[in-house]
Amino acid sequence: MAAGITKTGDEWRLSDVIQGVAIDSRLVKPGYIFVAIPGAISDGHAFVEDAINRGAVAIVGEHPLNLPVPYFQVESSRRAAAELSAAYYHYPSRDLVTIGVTGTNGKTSVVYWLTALVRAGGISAGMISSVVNDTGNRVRNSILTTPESPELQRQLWEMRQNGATHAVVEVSSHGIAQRRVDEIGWDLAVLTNITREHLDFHGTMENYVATKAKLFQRLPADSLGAVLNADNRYSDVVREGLVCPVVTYGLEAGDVRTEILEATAWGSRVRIDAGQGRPIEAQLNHPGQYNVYNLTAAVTAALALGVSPEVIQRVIPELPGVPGRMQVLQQPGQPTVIVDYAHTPDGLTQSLITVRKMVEGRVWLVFGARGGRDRGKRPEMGRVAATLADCVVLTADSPNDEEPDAIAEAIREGIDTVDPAKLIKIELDRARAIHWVVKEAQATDCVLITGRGPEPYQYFHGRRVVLKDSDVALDALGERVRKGADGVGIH
Ligand SMILES: CC(=O)N[C@H]1[C@@H](OP(=O)(O)OP(=O)(O)OC[C@H]2O[C@@H](n3ccc(=O)[nH]c3=O)[C@H](O)[C@@H]2O)O[C@H](CO)[C@@H](O)[C@@H]1O[C@H](C)C(=O)N[C@@H](C)C(=O)N[C@H](CCC(=O)O)C(=O)O
Repeated sequence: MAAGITKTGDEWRLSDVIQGVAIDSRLVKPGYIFVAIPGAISDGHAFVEDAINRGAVAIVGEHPLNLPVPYFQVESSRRAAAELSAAYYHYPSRDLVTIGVTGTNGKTSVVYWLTALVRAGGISAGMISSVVNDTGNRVRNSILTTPESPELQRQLWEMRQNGATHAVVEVSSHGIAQRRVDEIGWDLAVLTNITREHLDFHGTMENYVATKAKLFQRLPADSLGAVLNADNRYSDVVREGLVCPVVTYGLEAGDVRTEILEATAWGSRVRIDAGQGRPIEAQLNHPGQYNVYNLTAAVTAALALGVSPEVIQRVIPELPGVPGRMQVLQQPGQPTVIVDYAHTPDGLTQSLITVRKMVEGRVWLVFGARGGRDRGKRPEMGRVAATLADCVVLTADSPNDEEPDAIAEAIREGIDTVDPAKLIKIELDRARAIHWVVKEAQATDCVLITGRGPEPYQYFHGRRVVLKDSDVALDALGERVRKGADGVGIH
């Protein structure tokens, strides 16, 4: 035993001397273990001294080091961080039924809706999502979609302390690749869909799909199993070699099949047939076919968790909206403004198709693309915009370390291949762009603002600027309705 740590196989034992685990030296407090991770920008090993100065009592890393405190050299620091974090919090996932939800689009909605369904079924569940983390009696805004392993294990521990029996966790491909979720013994995993995304990080679609598939490969034969989207072509790849039970869902195929009985611009009446007894029939008050898929995924998972069809049917009409996902800002006699998170070619396609059905007039699209992310998707998003929107205004998303005009130029290339006339304006100041479009649009038009959803900040070379799309849009609508307006409602 050194510094209160022993390791047997993959299992670490930590004595009470250890006060926490950190992978960022700036978060180290006296009594912590610091795990040095070789990163893409900097190398955590360079911050070992900083960690020791802040009170780290042991260091874990991948390089040979000679240190004044106990040092554990491991093959993978990320794996060790997950193991140590789980050990520090006494392996909380072992006492929880853990449900991982992954996929390119729709993860957050499925996490929100599945949590609502299981809670309605009398199950005490915590939720980790890209918007908020809710551990039962405490809700915090999220920083990452899937937190780093020390934070993730802490949240699971807190859920258990709060009496939760289940945890619904949004799992990003970064979370899987960076081994943040390594020490969770999953009981159920759900795939929404896979389309192009994050190729800057994963390199190829093959790698991206293979990373997502890892979540499902970890499900043992006696787990509740995998819930896969039968209508998404990558589900077959994910399914290969699985030893766990598999349930599929879809609109065209699947063990659980949903039929849209009636679709309006604002929602769909659906019949969900799980092949057992009477089908569930209910009104989903969220627009678009993609939300019917999200619902079917959540319902299939809820059924696997034992929630009754009667409860599911009762709750569907009340399912909550996710902040910044198709958030409609409306005022009589003014253009409809919708804030959405769509940030992939497929997500943008779904949003535009849905919005098109909601309004009689033109669809204005205001968007950009995040810096430091998959560059290849930018012209593709330009093509989608020019194909499905009437008027496009390009602006900055969160450029990070890239130049916003260069990002806009890459999107413009895609627009030009379809119809250059659709590009009405490039205004890189996002607030100004939103104000301008809201002023120009007619009452029957829709202004769709995509890419950032509920995110509160833009980042410019490390500088943080406060900007929430819905706040700016409300301001802009307020300007239009100032004369005699009695407020703009959020739906
Ligand atoms: C692009 C990417 O994957 N970045 C992740 C990566 O960063 P990196 O390789 O650049 O790490 P680095 O900054 O070089 O630092 C290396 C190590 O030194 C540490 N450090 C750094 C500075 C210091 O003073 N002290 C210190 O100890 C860092 O904490 C880190 O452990 O490794 C870090 C440690 O694991 C992650 O925190 C970081 O996520 C950043 C914050 C991030 O923005 N990630 C995004 C892309 C992400 O994960 N997104 C997904 C969802 C995506 C989606 O669905 O759209 C998510 O789950 O949120």
